[in-house]
Amino acid sequence: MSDASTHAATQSLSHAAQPFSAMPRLAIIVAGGSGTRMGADRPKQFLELLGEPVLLHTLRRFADPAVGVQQCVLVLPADQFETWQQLCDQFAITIPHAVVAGGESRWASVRNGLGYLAQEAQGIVAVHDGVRPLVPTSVINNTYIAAAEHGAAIAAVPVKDSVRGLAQQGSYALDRSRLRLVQTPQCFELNLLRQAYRLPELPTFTDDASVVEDLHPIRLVEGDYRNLKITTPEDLIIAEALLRAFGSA
Ligand SMILES: Nc1ccn([C@@H]2O[C@H](COP(=O)(O)OP(=O)(O)OP(=O)(O)O)[C@@H](O)[C@H]2O)c(=O)n1
Ligand SMILES: C[C@](O)(CO)[C@H](O)COP(=O)(O)O
Repeated sequence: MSDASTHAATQSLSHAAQPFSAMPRLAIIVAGGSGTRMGADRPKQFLELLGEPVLLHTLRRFADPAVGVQQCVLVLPADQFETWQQLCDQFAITIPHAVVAGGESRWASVRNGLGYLAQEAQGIVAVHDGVRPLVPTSVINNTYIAAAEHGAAIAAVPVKDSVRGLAQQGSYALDRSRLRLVQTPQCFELNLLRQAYRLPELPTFTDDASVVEDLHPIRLVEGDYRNLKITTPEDLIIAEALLRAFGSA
């Protein structure tokens, strides 16, 4: 990180010293993907979990008054607006949110979501995968609070399994105590996230922390093993079991 970019990031974060309660909370829920690994007849965010779309479960978590989000932007594939409108009618979804068209990659979808937020908007913005419907309210709150204090904070959990790296020939053991599995929400001071998303996309960007980290250190917040990302068919079964057992945590 160059001194100039550090300085710019620090300057843009000057108001982050306010108490977290004074920082408006914004959310971008990215659901612009097509769900190729799920292999279903529609994008996985529209599949049902206990009779309701995955995306409705996720939206509800962010609409919880205990979280206090002021503005929620939902990013959808451009060709799925009508599907979502039908689901809103069918499930009588009244949670206020704006709908924005996604892009070719998660990065492009987040950038489009950010572009929707007014230039004069300020506060802490959470980016959350639409396909993480089980995120506990406490994880959302703790990530917002940490970002208000530190500028950038993401949820992550320790690795439970042994892990090996691949070498040209064979493989080698990795020290799992030094690894974390990254989740969402990933929360940032809004101007910092905007600054990061003005830079060109790199193939190494797999989440928002990887986009921001050259500009600003990332604080890790304790995530939750229930906060799984629905990616392949067995995840739906696990998510339903977790929902039955824990409801909205
Ligand atoms: N162009 C994209 C790609 C992904 N996402 C969102 O980013 C989150 C995490 O992505 P992933 O699980 O990879 O979703 P898909 O891209 O839909 O799945 P796959 O990679 O299996 O096609 C999801 O909520 C997904 O909808 C997005 O908004 N825009
Ligand atoms: C953002 C994320 O959910 C953190 O684990 C993940 O990186 C998304 O990855 P994917 O490649 O889009 O599945």
